[in-house]
Amino acid sequence: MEESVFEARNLTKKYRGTLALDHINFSLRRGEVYGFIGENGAGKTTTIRLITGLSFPSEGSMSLFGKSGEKELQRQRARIGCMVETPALYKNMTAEQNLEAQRIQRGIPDKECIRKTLKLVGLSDTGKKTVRHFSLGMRQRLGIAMALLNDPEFLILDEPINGLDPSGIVEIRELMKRLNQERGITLLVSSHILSELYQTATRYILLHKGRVLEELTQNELDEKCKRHIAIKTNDAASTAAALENTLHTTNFQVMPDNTVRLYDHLDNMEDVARVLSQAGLLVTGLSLAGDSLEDYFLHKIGGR
Ligand SMILES: Nc1ncnc2c1ncn2[C@@H]1O[C@H](COP(=O)(O)OP(=O)(O)OP(=O)(O)O)[C@@H](O)[C@H]1O
Repeated sequence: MEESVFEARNLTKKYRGTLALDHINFSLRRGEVYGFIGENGAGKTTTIRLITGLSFPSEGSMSLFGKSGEKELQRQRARIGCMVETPALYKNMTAEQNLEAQRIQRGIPDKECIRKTLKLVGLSDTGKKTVRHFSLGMRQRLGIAMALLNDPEFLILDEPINGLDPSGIVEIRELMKRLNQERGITLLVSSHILSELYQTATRYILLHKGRVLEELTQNELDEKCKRHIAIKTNDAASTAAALENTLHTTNFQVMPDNTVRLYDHLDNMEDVARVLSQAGLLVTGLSLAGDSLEDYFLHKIGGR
């Protein structure tokens, strides 16, 4: 049976005059890496604050590992790790000293967790180097290490790639993959930008103005972004027949709105137009379509 690590049911957060989250519903399945996408102010941080208990919902409810009710939620939060955008680190301390301070503060008993976590995030050999001399990527990895100290099953990273250079981005991506694939940790990773997460996420939740706009898997996203000729005619079934019988292709899809997406003959739009008109169809639209990931996101939120 699939277990959900988190579920939001009509989760709503109102600040004075602002509806930050508007009755959102979604659930996170164990073992997945979720890209939590939304532009500034979409409600990502608000959701994360509710999950981690830093703030409380105005309406609606949530469950963690199948358990709900504030007392039980608080207990389950021990199974979560969370890093917000810029981790609070002591710059004049080493990685190990920072983790030790965090361990004591959180009352985690086994000192051994520090060595293990440093290894996991690839900071074992930083020795006496203080955080002041760390690259931004190393600092982010140390921030993630802090969130990993309690050996969480569910890790939330709020904008972990913000401000990193390309090599820093790769470091964090690799780490996220390792945590998911080797440790089986479920991840919720927030970002403004879909393409940033594309290489790591297995599922996406698109948030816009406090609402869940869309939930989709990596495969569904790929499918939606695939380049194609979008054909609109007066008769989708006859269009499909003409493509099959005359152009000898079955590489197309009839969409729910009766548009036909043709995935080949992309360089031969004229042929396609001719075949359709010879079949007596009234062609009202014929265009090359397909989005980059960013285009897709902007398109979804109506930004173009
Ligand atoms: N403490 C607060 N008081 C009042 N309004 C708030 C507060 N926190 C957030 N908001 C508002 O709630 C909405 C959602 O904000 P939130 O920070 O959750 O968005 P976000 O998706 O995390 O954006 P960003 O990417 O900028 O962090 C915004 O309109 C924001 O101004």
